[in-house]
Amino acid sequence: MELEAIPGVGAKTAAALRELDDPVATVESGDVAAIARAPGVNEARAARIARGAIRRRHGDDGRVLATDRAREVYREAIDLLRERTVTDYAAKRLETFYPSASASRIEEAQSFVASAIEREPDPAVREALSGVEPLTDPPTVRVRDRCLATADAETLARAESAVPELSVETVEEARDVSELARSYATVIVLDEEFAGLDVEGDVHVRPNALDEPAETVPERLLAFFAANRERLEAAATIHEAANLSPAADLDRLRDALARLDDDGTVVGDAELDRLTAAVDDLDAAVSTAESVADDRLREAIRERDVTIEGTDFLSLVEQGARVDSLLDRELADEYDEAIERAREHLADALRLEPEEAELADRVFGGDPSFPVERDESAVSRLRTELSAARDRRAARLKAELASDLGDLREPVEELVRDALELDVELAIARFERDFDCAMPEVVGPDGGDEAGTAEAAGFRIEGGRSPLLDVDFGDAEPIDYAVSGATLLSGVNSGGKTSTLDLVALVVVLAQMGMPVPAESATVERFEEVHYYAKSQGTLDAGAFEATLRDFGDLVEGADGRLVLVDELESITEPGASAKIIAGILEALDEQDATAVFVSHLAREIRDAADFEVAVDGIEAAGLVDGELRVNRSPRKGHLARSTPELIVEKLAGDRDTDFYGDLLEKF
Ligand SMILES: Nc1ncnc2c1ncn2[C@@H]1O[C@H](COP(=O)(O)OP(=O)(O)OP(=O)(O)O)[C@@H](O)[C@H]1O
Repeated sequence: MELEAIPGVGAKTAAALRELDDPVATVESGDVAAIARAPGVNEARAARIARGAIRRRHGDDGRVLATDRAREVYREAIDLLRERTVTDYAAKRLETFYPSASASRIEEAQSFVASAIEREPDPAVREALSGVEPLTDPPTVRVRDRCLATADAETLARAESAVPELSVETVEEARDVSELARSYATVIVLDEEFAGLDVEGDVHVRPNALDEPAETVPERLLAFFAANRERLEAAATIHEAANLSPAADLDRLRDALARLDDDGTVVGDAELDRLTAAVDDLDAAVSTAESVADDRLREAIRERDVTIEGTDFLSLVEQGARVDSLLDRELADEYDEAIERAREHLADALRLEPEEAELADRVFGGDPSFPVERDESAVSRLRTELSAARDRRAARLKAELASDLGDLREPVEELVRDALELDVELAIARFERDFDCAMPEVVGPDGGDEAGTAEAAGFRIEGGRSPLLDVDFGDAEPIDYAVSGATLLSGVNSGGKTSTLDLVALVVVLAQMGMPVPAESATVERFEEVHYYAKSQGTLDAGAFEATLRDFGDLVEGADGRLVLVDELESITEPGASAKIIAGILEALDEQDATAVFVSHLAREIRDAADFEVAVDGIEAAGLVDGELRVNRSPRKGHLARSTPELIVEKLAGDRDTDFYGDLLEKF
């Protein structure tokens, strides 16, 4: 597939996506975090790209959300779902769900949702989810004790891009390699023709070194795991708490992570610790060993009476000879013992192995002196040996750990992705429970389902309760409402007409997203487009009125398969003209296979102005109780509800003993 074939992906975005490991598979996977790894693609954009890929797969190029208010209802639906996520990933991933007119897309989403709502939201999982995030690629680590070497310019370029962690050096002959071996602890030669090379130092000829980065630069893998430690541990905990089958062996993963320090070095190896401490403590230990010997000698000297022969004394005074020669002669045993103590101290303090101790012995024991003097070159030799042993040990441990982690590199991607996807599923499960949802039936636009069963087109909602109401969800009264064709919805002020339109829009949008809906049951037609017009704020000026009328002119053209919800269109102009306009629009919609609900206080006038039998439903007041309207929220089919003024006049006619109110009532 061409990336540019995805709706919304132009040449520039496609070029960015090509930077991903497997661009097509990644885009198709819907993994928003993985898509967002492409340079310059943020998560919101990644969600749009994923949505574009879904649309392309289902040949779904329609736009169901046709008006601002319809788009707002979708946003509100998405927000209700997103509020129930823990991770940013899940919040973005939910945006890949959109109301579709494609049967296959709706089915695909529904089957994801069906298994999601089986999940049991569990506080322990929720807690662990807060620690998981998409895996991150840490910045490149520079490794300075190793280099790559090649004689070929092309290989050099390839090496520089494949292994940015190491310097890549040009070599022409063995002598160059040998020179490099003096500057680097390890040299990896990439050219076959150097095979069999015999130079001093840690030199390897590995033509496939670029294909085996785990071996060439184990630091890369170690840095990756170190940077992602917490996310991986959280993902492991989530798998256990939610009983998911993990893509990676969790014991192995935990064991490997326990051996890894945050800076990518290996921890928990006693030998490496010993060597590291020996190098670090070397100077201090030599100084203490000197003091040990000095103390010992000082004590010995203090306890001895030394008789100096006159000639010795003379030579001391005349030639400035050092007292050391006397020391040698008079205190040879004590001196040897003191040196022995110093050596023992050094070997003990640095926990040296016998071979290392032999080297350490050379630090003391030159010409006798007081205070005792170390041999600097022996100290430096010992330091070089210990450092080399430490580095060899560290390199071996890194290579071993990297080879253990190498097998886990791909599975952990899946492990984390599964954990993040669980958050998506749990958000849907919570939504379903919080709003007492049911899975709706989405039927074909001809009123039949995919199997061809004839059923009324339009929508049918039973026990629908809107989470968009301004009252607590617990106080939302359930509504039953079904419409097929074009209808007017009349009703008392504040009876719940707007709220009913909101509920219908929300149920339809959620259903076409493949989501559960807040109702006991619902069947909705798979609408091609949802046109929802909110109540306009007051009368429009001539220009705006003309524009609105043009909108409706377009709307009634080819309205097949559309859902049209309109709230009090009459407020756009004077009542008489409004009634005629609404009647005309309804007429045009009725002639086509559109489903429409027009909320209006002018139902009677519209009906009178229409040339056909306009269906009218009504939200009725059961009556006025203590000045308050009691409303039956479910619209009554085929019923023109009485208006609030009519109810008040009726009340006055009953209460007062005058004909005025009775006459007034008759005018309704
Ligand atoms: N199903 C319901 N359950 C509980 N309360 C509701 C329900 N429907 C509406 N209400 C309450 O009634 C109020 C008015 O509802 P709404 O605005 O939908 O009425 P309306 O008929 O469109 O009013 P108007 O004629 O003034 O435009 C809402 O703000 C809400 O508090």
